[in-house]
Amino acid sequence: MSEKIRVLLSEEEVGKKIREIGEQISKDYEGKTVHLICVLKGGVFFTCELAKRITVPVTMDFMSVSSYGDETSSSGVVRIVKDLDETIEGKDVLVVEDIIDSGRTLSHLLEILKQRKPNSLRLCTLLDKPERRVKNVDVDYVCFNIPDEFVVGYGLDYAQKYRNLPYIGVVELS
Ligand SMILES: O=P(O)(O)OC[C@H]1O[C@H](OP(=O)(O)OP(=O)(O)O)[C@H](O)[C@@H]1O
Ligand code: HPA
Ligand SMILES: [Mg+2]
Repeated sequence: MSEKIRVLLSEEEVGKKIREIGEQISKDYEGKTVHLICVLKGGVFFTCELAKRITVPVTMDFMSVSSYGDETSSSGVVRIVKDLDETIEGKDVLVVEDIIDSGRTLSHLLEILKQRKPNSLRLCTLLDKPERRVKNVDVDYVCFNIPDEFVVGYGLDYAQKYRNLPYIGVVELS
């Protein structure tokens, strides 16, 4: 089986929207330092591009999580594969993700982070697939709502490939 990639959001569209969201975040966090938490691996490209568009002081940390349990009865529990290096207590935390799909990863991750007493905790995602939601997640900043299609690029993978595409594409199997 081979796969083709159809462009859903071009590099220009994605870049423009990230600049806009970066401006909005800079306004909302005026006078503060925003502590970005990148959710590895998917969030890495978006986090880097977004960080460059934020004009208030930025600090960054990285976390890696993995879902476990079998596909049909996923409990939504996520295991921390790599934890943050620094405490988030008292910080203005902005979690940065590539996509919210079922919502399982982020609903669980946000619960974990809340317990660590940040001053504020918000979520920014490049893509949101609201049709697929199983767990409710409050998302503060969304670049694009997309239909229920499997997407790659800008950090998103298909079998670990295509993360490096500079645009968002839909995988078409043939
Ligand atoms: O809303 P959900 O249904 O939980 O899906 C979204 C999560 O799934 C993907 O990560 P994945 O666990 O595949 O790991 P990766 O980021 O390393 O690719 C994506 O990057 C999100 O983190
Ligand atoms: O559409 C997607 N593409 C890649 N990874 C994902 N993880 C959840 N949804 C997706
Ligand atoms: Mg991920």
